Amino acid sequence: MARFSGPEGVESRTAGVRDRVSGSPMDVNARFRVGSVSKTFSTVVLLQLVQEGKLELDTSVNQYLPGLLPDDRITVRHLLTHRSGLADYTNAMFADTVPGFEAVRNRVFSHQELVDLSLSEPRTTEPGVAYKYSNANFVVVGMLIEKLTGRPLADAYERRIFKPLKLRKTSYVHPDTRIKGLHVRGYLHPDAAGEPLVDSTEQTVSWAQAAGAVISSPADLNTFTSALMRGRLLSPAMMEAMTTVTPTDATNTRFYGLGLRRYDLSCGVQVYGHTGTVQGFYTYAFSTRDGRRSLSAVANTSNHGIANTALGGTLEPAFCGKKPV
Ligand SMILES: CC1(C)S[C@@H]2[C@H](NC(=O)CCCC[C@H](NC(=O)C[NH3+])C(=O)[O-])C(=O)N2[C@H]1C(=O)[O-]
Repeated sequence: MARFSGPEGVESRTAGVRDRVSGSPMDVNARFRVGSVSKTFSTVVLLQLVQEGKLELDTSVNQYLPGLLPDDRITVRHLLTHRSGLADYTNAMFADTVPGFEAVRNRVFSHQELVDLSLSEPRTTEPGVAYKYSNANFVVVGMLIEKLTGRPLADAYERRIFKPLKLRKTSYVHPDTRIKGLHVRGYLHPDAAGEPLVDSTEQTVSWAQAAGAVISSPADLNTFTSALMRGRLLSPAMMEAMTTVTPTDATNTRFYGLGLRRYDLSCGVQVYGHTGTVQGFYTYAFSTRDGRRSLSAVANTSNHGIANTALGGTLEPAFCGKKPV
């Protein structure tokens, strides 16, 4: 399903079902797991703490979490730009998609356990040298938020983003496995063709936490990315920092800033937001730089290239007015 909000109003599209057993149709008012779109929520909270003088972007993480990381050169900015070199433990964790998921779906990890999983693998780059995406970076961001606020991550999200923006369908309930209220069930594709889909809706998402455990809705994601781009959550200086990007691949159309992706579309429009992949759900949540146009799109499946490609194909029609392929 997809929801587009712009000066001309709101348009939404749905297809298929939100529950394969009941056959209930996809519903644009339903909630779902947003995966790494959570990283942008976490970044907003951390940058608010930077604004409040509680930490500095170019200071060593170990200054705030003494002894956590084996390299004092790793800074807060390195975490937010995926340039820390911390390995992404999910590559090994989910190498075998369904067994990997089943092994962790009800597990509750401590932050330290996840950091230790990352540190058990070689670093992927010298700090600051190259972009190497890693969930571990945002596990540490979650640790920083809890250390500097003295409160659970959920409180920071609620007080600093969900409540001020009235995101009534957005929540962070880790380690509760349920998606409360009207929601979409998610279906994980196994690696082997012909194997049955796995209903992956209920899980703790403890393997991700600040890197991927937020639950939201299409309208709330439109509101969030639009409000962010309109400067309702961060100062102009902090927005400048967040939207200062570097390329993430050779296409020169995909970029990453601070916990934020920028995609440059064929019509010259640049959109900012994040993508998300969590078992059973693919999500795109993007806005134009002025926040006037926003798209949120979700498929209730994952580990399925066709669905992911289809989601990626929503940006051009939404923001460039091109007919879907
Ligand atoms: C960079 C990404 C794509 S991966 C990263 C994070 N999601 C994960 O790390 C989960 C990976 C396993 C998901 C699982 N896949 C497998 O198990 C494959 N063996 C599936 O498809 O459900 C997220 O979300 N990010 C996406 C992002 O930022 O868009």
